[in-house]
Amino acid sequence: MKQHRPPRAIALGYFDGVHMGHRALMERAVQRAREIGGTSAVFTFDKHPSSVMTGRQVPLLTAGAYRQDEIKLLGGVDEVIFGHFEELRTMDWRDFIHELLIGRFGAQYIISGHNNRFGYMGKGTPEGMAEECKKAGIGYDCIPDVKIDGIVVSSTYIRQLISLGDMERVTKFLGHPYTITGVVAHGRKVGRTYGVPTVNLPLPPEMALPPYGVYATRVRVDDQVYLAATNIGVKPTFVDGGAPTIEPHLLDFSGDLYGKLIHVELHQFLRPEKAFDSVEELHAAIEENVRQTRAFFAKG
Ligand SMILES: Cc1cc2nc3c(=O)[nH]c(=O)nc-3n(C[C@H](O)[C@H](O)[C@H](O)COP(=O)(O)O)c2cc1C
Ligand SMILES: Nc1ncnc2c1ncn2[C@@H]1O[C@H](COP(=O)(O)OP(=O)(O)O)[C@@H](O)[C@H]1O
Repeated sequence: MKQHRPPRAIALGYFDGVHMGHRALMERAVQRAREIGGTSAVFTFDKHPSSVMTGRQVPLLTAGAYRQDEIKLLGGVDEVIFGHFEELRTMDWRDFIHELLIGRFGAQYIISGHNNRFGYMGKGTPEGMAEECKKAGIGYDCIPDVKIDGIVVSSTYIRQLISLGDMERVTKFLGHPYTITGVVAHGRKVGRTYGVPTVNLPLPPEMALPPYGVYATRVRVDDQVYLAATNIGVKPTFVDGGAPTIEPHLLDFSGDLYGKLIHVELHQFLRPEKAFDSVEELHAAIEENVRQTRAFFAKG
């Protein structure tokens, strides 16, 4: 067999959201890579498997454009390998292991969850994987479900929590706050006229959408972190319809952020979005939301 240098410890999965269960797999890949003197990697797909299989887009917890960065940052792995799901879904599961993972990517260790399925029609099981890896003389770890409060951590459960606006519980299950990333666009330049400039971000349409409303958030931009009171919605006080946006008002900040890549961490739902009768009432509500945001982060 051709020896790859360095060998890889490869964790398998889509890793949407990079939650606590995903992290258990990746931590194991990092540990195994260290043991074999190799590199740690994730093998994932370019498209969400159930979105392709069902023809319905699953709302995602990580925007497509930032998946590689998030997986590396949160999972701590050296590499992210993307396979084309449309091509691989027809591959026999044994070929997937021997030809692709071992032959092409030099897997010396494979790590998967206990309910993962592999290859054409999902015919490969962890039991089959264990047998094939043994035959090939490489290691295989099957990781049991991670549970929090007796509940199995899953992207599906976290999506439900997001749709309820239960961001504190989302943070607990993800292991990090739900984060929407994007490039600052120009808005209508109205915010600044009443002293509340906001950073306008279009909501990535593929992502899970929390309820319209105001959130206590933290915004990361360059190497700085700011507290922010953030509105998600369609601004019914001003606008009739239109695509939803996410708009943080950064506390204790003034400057120009147009064109910057920013990360908005949603920590707590404060109130639903509302059509106010006047700008004065909206302004008073925003001031209250700023106080609530400071109070949330002050309690740590
Ligand atoms: C903390 C916060 C809460 C807000 N709440 C609402 C709201 O409930 N209803 C609404 O119509 N607009 C709300 N807005 C205002 C709009 O989202 C937006 O900031 C304003 O229309 C200025 O738009 P511009 O950035 O396009 O100039 C809120 C803004 C902030 C910063
Ligand atoms: N504290 C702040 N929070 C958010 N944006 C700020 C802040 N201070 C200055 N800005 C800048 O002002 C812009 C927002 O002003 P605003 O009048 O709301 O215009 P727009 O409608 O284009 O968002 C932001 O994109 C950013 O460049």
